[in-house]
Amino acid sequence: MALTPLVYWAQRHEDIYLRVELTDAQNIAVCVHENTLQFRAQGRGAKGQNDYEFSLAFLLPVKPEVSYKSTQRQVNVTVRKEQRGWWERLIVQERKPVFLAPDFDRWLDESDAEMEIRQKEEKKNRVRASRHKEEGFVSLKTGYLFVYNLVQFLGFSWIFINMTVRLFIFGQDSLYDTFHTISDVMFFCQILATVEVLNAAFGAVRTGIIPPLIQVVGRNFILFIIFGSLEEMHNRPVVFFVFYLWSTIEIFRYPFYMLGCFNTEWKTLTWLRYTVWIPLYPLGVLAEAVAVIQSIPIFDETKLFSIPLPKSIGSSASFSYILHIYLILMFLGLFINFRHLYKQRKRRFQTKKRKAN
Ligand SMILES: CCCCCCCCCCCCC[C@@H](O)CC(=O)SCCNC(=O)CCNC(=O)[C@H](O)C(C)(C)COP(=O)(O)OP(=O)(O)OC[C@H]1O[C@@H](n2cnc3c(N)ncnc32)[C@H](O)[C@@H]1OP(=O)(O)O
Repeated sequence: MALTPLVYWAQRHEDIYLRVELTDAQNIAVCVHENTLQFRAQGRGAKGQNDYEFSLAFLLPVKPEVSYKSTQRQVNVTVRKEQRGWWERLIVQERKPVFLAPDFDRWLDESDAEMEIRQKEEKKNRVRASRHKEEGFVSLKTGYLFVYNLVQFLGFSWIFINMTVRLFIFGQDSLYDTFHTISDVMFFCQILATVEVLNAAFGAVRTGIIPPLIQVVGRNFILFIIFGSLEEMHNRPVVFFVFYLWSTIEIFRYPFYMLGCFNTEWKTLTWLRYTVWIPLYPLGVLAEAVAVIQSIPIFDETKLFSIPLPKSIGSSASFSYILHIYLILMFLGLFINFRHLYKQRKRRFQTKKRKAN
């Protein structure tokens, strides 16, 4: 004959919770029929291993669907009230059956339950508000990055197209006046590029700060110190090669970032962004090194930026000493960024391959 397990109950405005004291319950059958809950299971209760069962005729209508979860120690049953509200007792019968008792672990009186609902709602509202704020911030960041990348893309495209067209029209002659025709836009783009260091520093993009710092400091050194401050360098063909190599990568890199802002990609563009640098980077550093070497006699002659020294040592040290050190730093910078870009390339293509599998 089936025994009756101990049953503990608690309520909320919308639910009834029952905790049936049965360990390792098996063959559980729970249903609500004509507003009465029928429970049957095998398990270890107060009177040992046995068949256990009980039924409860609820005080007010409940929904026929019941959910339950069996743990090693008990069976938790949840019944939904047909109408939201607080019941003065659980069952129709006024006298409480002996197997039924309040579940003090979950027990709340009506006002506490209301408070719980209010707290839950407040938490939900807080989560919703912070999500809205986050979404607002994300879209602001995306908009800012998109505009930044667009401006750089337009700038470098103008440089690249202008130089290419001039090369076709004027041939070799175009190599000698690159600085005069291009430098203003290049100054603008390269000053703006310092933003990339800030983006990395403030976490606007997922990358380290060192690679963009090397890139921005390296290029601006060449642009402002070597080319900008020495008129003698303005008509040298090396300006053409440096500017052309810089802008070639950027016409792929910036549109790649622009698509990335909308979580989109165009496979060919991704491939170009993570491949074209392989020949361009060493060539770029080589062209920059040629520019530095060509500038050394000019700095020596003009004494521009020479470092004043105490009279006992000599009158001044030529800036070319700094340039010799810079030449070494350049190859160190090349090594760091080449390795960084190689890792980025591997990460990108490996992830893609894994995703495709
Ligand atoms: C400490 C100071 C020392 C100074 C020493 C000076 C030494 C000088 C050495 C000089 C060497 C420089 C030579 C150089 O000037 C020569 C040339 O440029 S030659 C031409 C060829 N050049 C190139 O190919 C390099 C081009 N540049 C770059 O690739 C980047 O500038 C670089 C910083 C090198 C690498 O970029 P990054 O680390 O950002 O890698 P990723 O592009 O893969 O981006 C990583 C993730 O961030 C997202 N991201 C990055 N930027 C943006 C952006 N603007 N908008 C949106 N998203 C961005 C990107 O999408 C990646 O995200 P995810 O991984 O999720 O896709």
